[in-house]
Amino acid sequence: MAENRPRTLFDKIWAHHVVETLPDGTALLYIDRHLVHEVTSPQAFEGLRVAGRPVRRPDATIAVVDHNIATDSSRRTGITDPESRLQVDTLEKNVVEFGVPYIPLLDARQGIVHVIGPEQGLSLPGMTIVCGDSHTSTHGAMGALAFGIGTSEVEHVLATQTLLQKPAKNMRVTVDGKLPVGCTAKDIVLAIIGKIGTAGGTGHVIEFAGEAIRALDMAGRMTVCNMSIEAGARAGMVAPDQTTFDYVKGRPYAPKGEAFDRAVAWWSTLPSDPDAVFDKEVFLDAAEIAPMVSWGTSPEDVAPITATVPDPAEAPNETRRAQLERMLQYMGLTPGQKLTELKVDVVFIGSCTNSRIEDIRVAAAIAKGRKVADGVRAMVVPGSGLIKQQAEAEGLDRILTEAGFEWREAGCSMCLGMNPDKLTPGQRCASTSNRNFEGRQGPGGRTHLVSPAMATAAALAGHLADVRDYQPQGSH
Ligand SMILES: CC(C)[C@H](C(=O)O)[C@@H](O)C(=O)O
Ligand code: SF4
Repeated sequence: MAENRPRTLFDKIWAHHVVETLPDGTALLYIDRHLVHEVTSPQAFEGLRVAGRPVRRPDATIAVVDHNIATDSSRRTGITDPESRLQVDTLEKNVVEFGVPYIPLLDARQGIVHVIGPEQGLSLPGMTIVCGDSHTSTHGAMGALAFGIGTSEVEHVLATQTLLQKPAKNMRVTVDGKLPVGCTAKDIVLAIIGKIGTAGGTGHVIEFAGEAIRALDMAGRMTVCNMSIEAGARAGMVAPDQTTFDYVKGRPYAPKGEAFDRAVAWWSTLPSDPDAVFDKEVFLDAAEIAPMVSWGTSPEDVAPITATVPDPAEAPNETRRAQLERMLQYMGLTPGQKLTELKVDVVFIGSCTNSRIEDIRVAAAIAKGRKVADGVRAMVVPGSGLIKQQAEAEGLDRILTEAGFEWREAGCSMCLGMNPDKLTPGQRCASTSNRNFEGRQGPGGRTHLVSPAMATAAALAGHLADVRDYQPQGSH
């Protein structure tokens, strides 16, 4: 019987949210949580206004500003760029008009939408979570089905709390074994994308499984799920377990008391059945992963830090050769050059991939008692105001500023060129963000995707560096 076939985590959450399935398999899904930011919501609210419709479930919706805001003290005096200012002002008007809960810019809880969802307990296991933003996949780390939607879908969810979706295929990426010293969740996900490519997950929802994924804390799982979108997947997820439940417990919007126990009982039924069948399976041995760095302009163009810049002459075909030549030219690289020889101008530790307290602790542990190299601009941008407070309570800001890092306010910052934090043409940046397309961090900017540990090592060395040469000092 079809009903009794073994099911995946994705199958279970999907089935739980189907309102109606159409003959072609497309389903109307109930959406539990809708996160809203200033970039993709203006036309959606405008659509409601024109149609005279209210927001169906303001209580399931929450809005925050993150992309267009400054991350220095100028955020207190207003946004100067007219386009950025318009987006933020428009959101602030819309949340009032439509009664949507809003976390204002100067509220301590403000931050990157994908950081504050889990932090506030708004993103919970078993939920369907959407946001007009591709990195909504981050929330899949909670054991939720979380994916990005377009502006017209934002309007649909605001109006109906439902969404039309074609079913995705199931893919499992199993990472067994133990991660070597110096490697983190970021290296796992860069290694995965290096292996399967940016189209490797197309049409699939990826469940990340295996010993090395289980061993990750929630921050690490969020880093991995965050970048599943860079592998082409519709979403990424990790089955909820005790690590998840411990993380959720006590968060502001999480269920409390008996309701929490009941929720855990249900969440515990969600992991994929042992004999569930996946449409696609990929296996990695964590022990073979090394600290990774991207050298090209696509997240699949990664290599261990010990590698050299590839030679287009050795490309398997003409198309790839031309592509490599273009990348090397844009990135200012010479074939055969050691990656550790590449001098960096800027180091950016932040973004919804790597701006949580765990990331900042790693950076501070490595930076402690050391100095940022001359001529390098290094910045740490916490993912939320609460993370910033926590880091300050732990004295991490002092360690970092004494080492020469800038200590900033929460926001998307230099992850994308939509606010004052931008690279200038030709600048080379070791960045903990998730995208390295041409111009992503500012026109002409050159991005190397790395972990927070590797970014810190690059800041201290003044060039891309192997974090295994920069282990924390003075630790026992
Ligand atoms: C601005 C927003 C729509 C965009 C996204 O969807 O991901 C941004 O967050 C990004 O990371 O490129
Ligand atoms: S931090 Fe970067 S990837 Fe994340 S939502 Fe902001 S712009 Fe997008």
